[in-house]
Parts: sequence; C-alpha cells; structure tokens
Amino acid sequence: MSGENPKSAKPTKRTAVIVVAAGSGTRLGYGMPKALVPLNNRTLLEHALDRIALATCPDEVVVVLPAGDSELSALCASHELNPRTIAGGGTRNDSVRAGLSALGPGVEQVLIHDSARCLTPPEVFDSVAGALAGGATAVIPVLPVVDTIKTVALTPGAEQPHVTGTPAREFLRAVQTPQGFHAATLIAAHAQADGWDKARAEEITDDAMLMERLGERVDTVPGSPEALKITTPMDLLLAQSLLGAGTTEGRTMNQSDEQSMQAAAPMLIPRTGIGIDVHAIADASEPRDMWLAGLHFPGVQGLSGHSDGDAVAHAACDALFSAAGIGDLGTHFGTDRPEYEGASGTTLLAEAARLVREAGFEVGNVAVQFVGRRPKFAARRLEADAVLSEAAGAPVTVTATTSDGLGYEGAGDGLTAYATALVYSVKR
Ligand SMILES: Nc1ccn([C@@H]2O[C@H](COP(=O)(O)OP(=O)(O)OP(=O)(O)O)[C@@H](O)[C@H]2O)c(=O)n1
Ligand SMILES: C[C@](O)(CO)[C@H](O)COP(=O)(O)O
Repeated sequence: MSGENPKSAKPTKRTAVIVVAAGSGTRLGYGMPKALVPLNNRTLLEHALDRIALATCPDEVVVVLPAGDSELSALCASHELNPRTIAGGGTRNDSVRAGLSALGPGVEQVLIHDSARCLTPPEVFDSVAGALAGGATAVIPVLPVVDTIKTVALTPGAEQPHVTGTPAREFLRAVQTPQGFHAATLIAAHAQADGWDKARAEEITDDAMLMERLGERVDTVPGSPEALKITTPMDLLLAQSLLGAGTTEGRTMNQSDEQSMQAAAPMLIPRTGIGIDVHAIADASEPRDMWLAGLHFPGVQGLSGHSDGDAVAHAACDALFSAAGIGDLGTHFGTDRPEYEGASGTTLLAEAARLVREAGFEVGNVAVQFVGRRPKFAARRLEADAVLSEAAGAPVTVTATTSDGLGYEGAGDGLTAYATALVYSVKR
C-alpha cells in the first residue's frame, strides 16, 4: 500500500469478509486446490486468514471452499478466526454467490477477497472497510499500471493478434481484492447476474464490474504490491521471497523497507537432487501386482522387492533426499524402520516430502522418467502426475520410454526410474 491512507478506525457498520478459496489452481499446477498449496510451511488460505485476523474491520468471516473438501475446512476450524465455511461453485462468481448466501444477519458491508491474494496486508482490509463506512457503495484497492497496455484484435488467418489501440496509462489501474460493497446492493447485483446466459456471465471478472453494469459508482483506495495474485509458479516464488524478507507479517512495506530488502536480500539458490531405482520384474512363478508411479496396473506382472516395488516413487524419494542433503532411501526407510516394510510408493513419497520440509526446504518440483517395456503408461500419465503430486504436495511429473530392445529393460526383465528434484531453503 502506498501509505497515503492512515489506518482506518473500526467501521461502525457490521462488516463481513468473504474469502473465495474454491478455485482449482490449474495454472499453478500443484494438482491440489490452490488454497491448500504450501508457502513457508503454511497454506495460502492460512496466510490470508492470518492477515485478516490482524485487521480491525471484520465482524464475521466466511470462507468458500472447493466442493467435497475436508482438509481446508479442518484448517479453518483450527484457525483463530474460526470462520464459517461453505462449498463454492464452478466459477468465481458462483463461489461469491455461495459466500453471500452464508452471511449472518445484519451485515451492512461485505468485503470479497481472493485467497490467492494471500499476502494482502491487514491495512488494505481496513482502508476498504473505512471508505465504505464513510458512505461509498463500492470500493476497490488499485495500483497504477507500470506497463503500456494495448487493446488487440485477431485478424482472421493470423496467429497473433494485431494492436487496435493504446489506452492512456494515467487512467488505467490494476485491480486487487478485497473489494468492498454495500451488502444489500452486492447481493441484489449477484442475484440479477445469476440469471444471465453463460457468455454474459463470463464477461464478469470481478465483483466491481457487476456494480459498474448496474450503474453504481465504484471508488478506489491504494492497493499493495504484496496483494499480488498467486496464479503461476513464478508468483509463488515472488511471494516466497517477500516472506523470506520478513516484510509481510501483518504490516505494510514502506519505501525504506523496500530499499533495505533490495540491499540485504540474499540470492535464493535452489538445490537439485538425483535419484535412481532399479527393480526386476518378479518371476512368472510368483504372480505379483504391478504398482508404478502410485498407480495399480491390473494384469501386468509386478516388480520384485520387499515393498510394492514402485521404482518411480522410490527414485522420486531419493531425488528429494539428495536435493535436501539428508541421506537416501536406506537412511530413512531402511531395514531398521520395520514400519515402512511393504509401504506403498505414495506413502514413502509423502513421508520423504515431509522430512525434506522438516529439514527447512520447500519442494519446487520432481521429474521422473522410467525406462521399461511394461506397463504401457501414456494413457495414465496425467493420473500418475496427480497422485504423486498430491503425495509430495508439489508438482511431480512422470514420463516413460523404452530402451529400443537393449539391456534388461529391453528384454522385459526389469525397469529403471531416474528422478531429479528441486528444493529451496525456507529457513529464515
Ligand atoms: N470456482 C472458483 C474459481 C475461483 N475461485 C477463487 O477466486 C480467486 C481467484 O481465482 P484464480 O486465482 O483464477 O484461482 P483458480 O481458479 O484456482 O486458478 P486457475 O484459474 O489457475 O485454476 C481464488 O482465490 C480462487 O480460489 C473460487 O472461489 N471458485
Ligand atoms: C478479482 C480479481 O482478483 C481482481 O483482479 C480478478 O479479477 C480475479 O480474476 P480470476 O480470473 O478469477 O483470477
């Protein structure tokens, strides 16, 4: 926040904050709801709630969660804010409507906030609520635009669009959340939009736009660079460095903070690791299930070994341990740890990721390739990525190849999995 607005006093009007956290986080690519993605050992949703807890304005908080979720609702129940929760819908607008339906009685003003903007400082909430309490119908936090913005159109037959205009930059603002509204007016606007056809509804990308369509005036207050929307892996890295610099725990960065952060911030150097695992195909006289990459492959003779033989998961574990410099599979799951005997590949991978985090690292990603004739893998690749990513709490991707008939892999006697992992330190 630019610091132009002093911190507002608690508004006299009953104020609710709705946190929309039902998105799937497709562009972040973690294979889990974005609100559940870890950032410095705390989920994005918890970071958002931590900052709301430091604001003075909320009388009540509602969190909108993915349908069927249990993990995020457990986190809400154990958070000091103890927010009400409700299941969201297929689009952000559907989720906002669900949140509005869960408001308690007597709410006069409501702030709609993206959990994806999880580092938004508490002062922004209070400044939006304060402007509403001062009589505004709709208030949004904004930042000046630093890029030159063009409008474009697609020429038929051309791959890339051509430029149709350049709006004057002084009149452009990048829009953030929380967006605040006179509650009854926003509820009426959403009720009206509920009946719109899909194309018209999809044009609405924020709640303020609904108010604009109704001819309501929308006011602005200064936003904050820390209120960035975590959408892609690069945004997550930026949020990580903001937290690493200790700038966002409940207060706003000022100019001198920014200068000292630039001068003092250590270069964040990630660490890579490697892991290899080889398993023989079990002898035909001993039928075994094939488990690989966290998946069961019915009708394919399995791999030999004391565990389920999941060479892909084992190589991924070794790559993680190697990257964090905390030993290998034998160190953590060896014969002196009988509780891991026969454990599934996903169980071991989840435990490996936990140990890596316990050692002070966050997992960037893990990539595995296996070489073997069986099982046929292509049709189940995305399924494997999802299962292993969920176990690791970070993106895991698996690919497969053959050895052109050469060696034990080519003869169908065994397979080899090669993995690399990237981790980065989150030690303060
Ligand atoms: N059906 C939806 C879609 C989005 N959101 C929320 O709206 C905010 C902004 O959405 P976005 O950042 O686009 O999140 P995702 O939809 O999760 O991301 P993606 O489009 O990459 O899947 C997020 O806090 C998200 O949780 C929601 O509650 N319900
Ligand atoms: C509401 C918002 O964050 C304001 O910038 C944005 O419009 C959300 O858009 P998304 O496409 O749902 O991420």
